[in-house]
Amino acid sequence: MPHVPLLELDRVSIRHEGAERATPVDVSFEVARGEVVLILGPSGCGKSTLTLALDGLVPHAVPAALEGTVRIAGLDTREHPVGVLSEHVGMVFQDPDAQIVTGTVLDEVCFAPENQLVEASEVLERAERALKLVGLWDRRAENPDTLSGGGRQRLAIACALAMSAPVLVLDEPTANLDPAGIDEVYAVLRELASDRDHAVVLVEHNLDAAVDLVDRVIVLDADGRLVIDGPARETLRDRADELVALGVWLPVSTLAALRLRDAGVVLEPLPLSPAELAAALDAQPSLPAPLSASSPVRSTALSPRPTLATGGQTGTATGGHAVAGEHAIRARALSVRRGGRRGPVVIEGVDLEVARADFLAIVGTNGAGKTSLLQALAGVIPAPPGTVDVLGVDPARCDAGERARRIGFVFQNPEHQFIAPTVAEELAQSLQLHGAGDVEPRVGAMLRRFGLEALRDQHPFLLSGGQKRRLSVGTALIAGAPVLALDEPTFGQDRARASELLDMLRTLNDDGTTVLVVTHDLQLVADYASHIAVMGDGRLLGVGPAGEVLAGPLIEQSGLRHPPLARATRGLQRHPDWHTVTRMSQLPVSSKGDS
Ligand SMILES: Nc1ncnc2c1ncn2[C@@H]1O[C@H](COP(=O)(O)OP(=O)(O)OP(=O)(O)O)[C@@H](O)[C@H]1O
Ligand SMILES: Nc1ncnc2c1ncn2[C@@H]1O[C@H](COP(=O)(O)OP(=O)(O)OP(=O)(O)O)[C@@H](O)[C@H]1O
Repeated sequence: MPHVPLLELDRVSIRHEGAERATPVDVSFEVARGEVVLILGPSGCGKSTLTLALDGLVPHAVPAALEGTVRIAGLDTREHPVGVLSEHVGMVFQDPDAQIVTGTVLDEVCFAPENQLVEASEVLERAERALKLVGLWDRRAENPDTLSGGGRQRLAIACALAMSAPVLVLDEPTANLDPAGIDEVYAVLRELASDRDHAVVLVEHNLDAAVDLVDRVIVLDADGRLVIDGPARETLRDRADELVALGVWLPVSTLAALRLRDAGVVLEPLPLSPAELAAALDAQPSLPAPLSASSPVRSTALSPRPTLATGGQTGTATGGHAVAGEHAIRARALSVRRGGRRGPVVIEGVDLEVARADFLAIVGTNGAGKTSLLQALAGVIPAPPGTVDVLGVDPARCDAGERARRIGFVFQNPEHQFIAPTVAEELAQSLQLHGAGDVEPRVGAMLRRFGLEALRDQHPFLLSGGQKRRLSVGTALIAGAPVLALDEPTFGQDRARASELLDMLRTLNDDGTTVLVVTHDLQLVADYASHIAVMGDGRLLGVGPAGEVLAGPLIEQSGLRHPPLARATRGLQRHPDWHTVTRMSQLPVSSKGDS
């Protein structure tokens, strides 16, 4: 039999209806059985769009013009319906909510194979296997809406696995997962890849997780053209500078090594993992002193701090600009139910004080209650009266306008907050809600800042994942509220955009804005936060200055893992400069990579 690739793209360009230009443009590649392919490229270059062509949603379901040819298992996607094509390709979308259609976790996983008329007993067998693999079997009777963000992501992966297709396409599958969840997903992918019978195509910003698994990387530039198609490890090493210039992520150990190289310390070969970085650093007798001086990291988080309070009190811990005792947010014995009065208690007995100008990261495993805590502190979900105080008012007792003047909020899923028909109006409405003047120039400045000028008249729902996220952060920032609460602000961002966004938050924070972020990215926490609150099972397990929490046992006790660079440099902790290395995932934003 002639060799038939599982996927075959020949000069593929895709233009969304209403979009000015095609992204991707003129892309050709093949994927064979046994391959694990990673697609990289800056935000908006067409990665998600490309994945939609890999199971026939483009051109059949998504209004977009397809040029060129896509063949799945030899079938031209133009000539075969999605139902037939989906027997060959399982998909996990960037937004897991986009694919949830039924009322229970189990029904959801059975839905697609049932539609493919798979025998009932086999459907159940596949569903059980898939749900056990992602750790959701015990929750099979629950409504998918009651799962946390990470829970819904696991469910989407289980659904794709239950289809038993030879190709699995995953768009940012681990963006909302805790370390255990990421390990589980990659263990499943590794198993699939090891039988050499499946192929996996991944869009993933978390290269630290992916680097051991992928064989090959395909890189698109900002225009959506294929610029690199090569073996994974060699490409990440040999073309690291090119990738940095494009603004895409590299493993944080690689980024740290590039920073060290700028300071005159050359590590050969370029490390791709914490273990490789550790080995390379071990061989270095000393690190250059100027590194600490030139590091953009604020020293506050590393300077001696009040001891970590594990009873849920911040004690006297304050941010760089805070006056002792002056709080931006205070919660006292905060308990919250979700899903109505009979719903489960998801936050219990939280006492927390966030000082003005703190940069607080709320971390914890999936379902720990991070989002619920952030939303209760911001008044997005009701907290019992008298338990929360934001700059002197109880968010439960004030109207939306008054709340918005105090606290800007960014949801985990940006679509939840869009209300206007265009990107520019979305920003303008946010300003008007605050009764602010100078609307047009401020909207223009924010659009430029977030690289959204060309999309000012686009409908917010039609943006790429990263663009949506930037718009949602923009609507929260534009009004200049003194407190910002952001749920996974860098989710789905390329490296250049993520650094830019975090640097902007840091500038605001330096100017006195109190910043609260929920995130799974502990490297980000190590690089930016002044304080960390660790949640577990609806309770506050501890809170304190970032340096102390990261150095202490709480991170691992709560089921998280230390950031990659901290792990890589643990053996170096005796070295006076070790901490500068642990905070080196931030590279300056390259002007070339600015898309
Ligand atoms: N509307 C709801 N009804 C019932 N339970 C809910 C509801 N929303 C969330 N929960 C439950 O509350 C718990 C905490 O959820 P939350 O979203 O706050 O966690 P999280 O730490 O932000 O998780 P993740 O990292 O996965 O986003 C979870 O067990 C979740 O299943
Ligand atoms: N439904 C749509 N209608 C019109 N334009 C769209 C639509 N979806 C995406 N686009 C545009 O197409 C381009 C490619 O989007 P896509 O989501 O494929 O990018 P991406 O590389 O996955 O980005 P990200 O990393 O930000 O998720 C973007 O400029 C986006 O604005």
